[in-house]
Amino acid sequence: MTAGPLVVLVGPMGSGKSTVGALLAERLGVPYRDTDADIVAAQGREISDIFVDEGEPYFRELERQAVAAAVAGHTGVLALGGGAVLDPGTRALLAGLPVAYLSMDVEEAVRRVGLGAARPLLAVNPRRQWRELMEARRPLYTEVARVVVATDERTPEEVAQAVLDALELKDV
Ligand SMILES: Nc1ncnc2c1ncn2[C@@H]1O[C@H](COP(=O)(O)OP(=O)(O)OP(=O)(O)O)[C@@H](O)[C@H]1O
Ligand SMILES: O=C(O)C1=C[C@@H](O)[C@@H](O)[C@H](O)C1
Ligand SMILES: [Mg+2]
Repeated sequence: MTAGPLVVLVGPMGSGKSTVGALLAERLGVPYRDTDADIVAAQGREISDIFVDEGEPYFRELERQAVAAAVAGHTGVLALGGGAVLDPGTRALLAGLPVAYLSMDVEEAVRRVGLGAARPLLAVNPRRQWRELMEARRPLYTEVARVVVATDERTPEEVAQAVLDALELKDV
């Protein structure tokens, strides 16, 4: 058996990757890792600052490297940044891995992430930007996912359980 993440979570901003990822790690008794957090730690600045200072393509390259390092080096629960699947190399890397796509509809997204300045891609007109982002990304999340778990009207605990069931993983 090859070593690698036990679960990889993908999905849009606010779908609950960090919240559910931490719960899953606890349930499975393994470490949790988040590529957004890896980038912030390595860069010593927030993602919104990287977007403003260097632009999105620069961030995407940092993200590509962070995902490759985490997929190769982490055996626990791994959450990817919401846009990580935009990179074709990243999508190829995820092929065959236990990837769960956490989905949610637009109203739930606006309730959860609202107008938060920490999410630069939704800074202006979040509803419209959300729809546009999802039109481009839904096929990509679906392409890399082994399972799709809807998060609307579910608590984080219920989502974590649904991921375990869908991937046929047993907790400790
Ligand atoms: N199932 C849920 N039901 C209600 N609220 C939730 C649920 N999952 C997460 N949340 C809330 O939604 C917000 C976003 O969740 P979280 O930060 O885990 O998302 P994320 O996918 O990691 O986002 P990002 O891509 O920006 O890192 C948080 O306030 C969290 O408490
Ligand atoms: O969906 C996106 O493109 C992003 C999601 C976040 O996780 C961060 O990686 C960043 O804010 C970009
Ligand atoms: Mg997160």
